[in-house]
Amino acid sequence: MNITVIGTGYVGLVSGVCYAELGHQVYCVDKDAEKIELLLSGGIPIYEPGLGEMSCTNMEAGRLRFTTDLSGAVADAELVIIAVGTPSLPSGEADLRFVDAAVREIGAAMNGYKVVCVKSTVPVGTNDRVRELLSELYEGPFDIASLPEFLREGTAIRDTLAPDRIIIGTDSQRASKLLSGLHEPLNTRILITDIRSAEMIKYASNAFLATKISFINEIANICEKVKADVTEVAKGMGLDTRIGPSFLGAGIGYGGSCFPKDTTALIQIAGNVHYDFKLLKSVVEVNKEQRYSVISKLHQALGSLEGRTIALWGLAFKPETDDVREAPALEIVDRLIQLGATPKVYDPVAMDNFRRLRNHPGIQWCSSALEAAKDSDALCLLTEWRQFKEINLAEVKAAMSGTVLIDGRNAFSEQQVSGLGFGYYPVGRPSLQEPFEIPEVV
Ligand SMILES: NC(=O)c1ccc[n+]([C@@H]2O[C@H](COP(=O)([O-])OP(=O)(O)OC[C@H]3O[C@@H](n4cnc5c(N)ncnc54)[C@H](O)[C@@H]3O)[C@@H](O)[C@H]2O)c1
Ligand SMILES: O=c1ccn([C@@H]2O[C@H](COP(=O)(O)OP(=O)(O)O[C@H]3O[C@H](CO)[C@@H](O)[C@H](O)[C@H]3O)[C@@H](O)[C@H]2O)c(=O)[nH]1
Repeated sequence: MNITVIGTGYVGLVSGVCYAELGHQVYCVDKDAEKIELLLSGGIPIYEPGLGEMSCTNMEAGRLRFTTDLSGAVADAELVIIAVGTPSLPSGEADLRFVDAAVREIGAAMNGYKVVCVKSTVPVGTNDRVRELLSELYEGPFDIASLPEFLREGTAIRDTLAPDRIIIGTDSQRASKLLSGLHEPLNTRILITDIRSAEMIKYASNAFLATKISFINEIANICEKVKADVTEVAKGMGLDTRIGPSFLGAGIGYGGSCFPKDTTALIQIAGNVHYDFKLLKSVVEVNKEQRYSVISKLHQALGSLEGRTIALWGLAFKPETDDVREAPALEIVDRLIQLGATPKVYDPVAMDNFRRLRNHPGIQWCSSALEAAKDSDALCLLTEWRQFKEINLAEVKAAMSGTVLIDGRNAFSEQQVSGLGFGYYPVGRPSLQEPFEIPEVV
């Protein structure tokens, strides 16, 4: 099948590469000429394990092409997939500017029957708007479909080629047949539903996962007070098949380009029909506060943070990605600077992206985890990269001037840290207070 994907971000690029991997002829289009140039030269604009190799193999096989020429790419296609960004407006609502612009360009390039589907996460009713816009620009036949995406950054290829399910929202048998056929080789459950339900499934899924995270974070906060261990609690809860073990990892809360944006968008979608989504509002509020638990623990351990040097391990919103959008590290760094501390930061892949958002002279940029830890009063783990989990903590402790280890992701076991002289503060688990003195600020 000839497929054109509009937008080569995390979703468009991964989808395009994976459809090519399945044997289709794919055009990936982006208006960002630099991105396209990089892709054509065999480079990859994002860090996503396995994506670079798969992209090159498919380009060499002649199945995958990159272009800025949307109209040429659309003219050739049977299926056009919109995967442009839908960022938040200040109100929290999804900004559909990029979707509208892409649809206008597609409309102008239509030259025969095509299925146009929206993979971007869009509010309920957006596909109707796409249909309207397209009909204004093109009089011939076409069908539209909602094809929400559920991939996670860091495991995007696996999630795309082995998804839990494919959701297809359409009112056209022809589109339904084409899209089911496209996804059949993935050997997964395919739910064909109406367009509005498909649009809602995406928001409801993200909102539910975010709810699980905020729920377990509140349980963790209570565990700290009643001296229970949230990892044991989550394990015990997860054994109930009705609950399941996933997304019960307590920590410093969710970040990324999806949960924060999609939860606030759903609150707005509800608000627009005069429904007050109280539960989701609390989920968002709990998440906002949770990242500052790192700061409270630093205060608890060190008192004032003025003049302190605080090492931060991990800037990406999760491991295996360079994405720092809505990463908890952003607000933690801001607060530390506000409080007069010096953050010493290190991330294996997200340093450049973080620097683009926070190029503050008060930040010390380090080239290794050990360099960040060196001479710091406290060390905070914010992203559970494997290299942090496997590091020699005795060596880390020896390099630090202080003894405080805040584990914002429960990445270490008590066994790993005990006996090293750390004051160890995990999330929702008993902290380990080995005898230590609070160092003087120099
Ligand atoms: N990032 C994820 O993990 C993820 C997962 C599932 C769903 N989504 C949803 O998918 C959508 C895309 O997300 P993303 O993270 O890939 O976005 P992104 O910002 O990484 O990429 C969007 C790309 O679209 C390009 N673009 C915008 N307008 C264009 C146009 N008119 N023509 C050609 N290219 C254009 C931009 O230049 C950019 O490269 C969003 O709605 C998001 O909510 C994202
Ligand atoms: O038990 C958990 C699981 C995740 N997180 C945090 O939640 C955020 C999101 O993690 P994850 O869902 O793994 O990554 P995303 O790439 O943001 O993927 C989510 O958002 C995408 C965009 O909509 C969806 O496609 C995916 O299905 C959905 O999982 C990260 O900050 C994680 O640290 C936790 O704190 N505890």
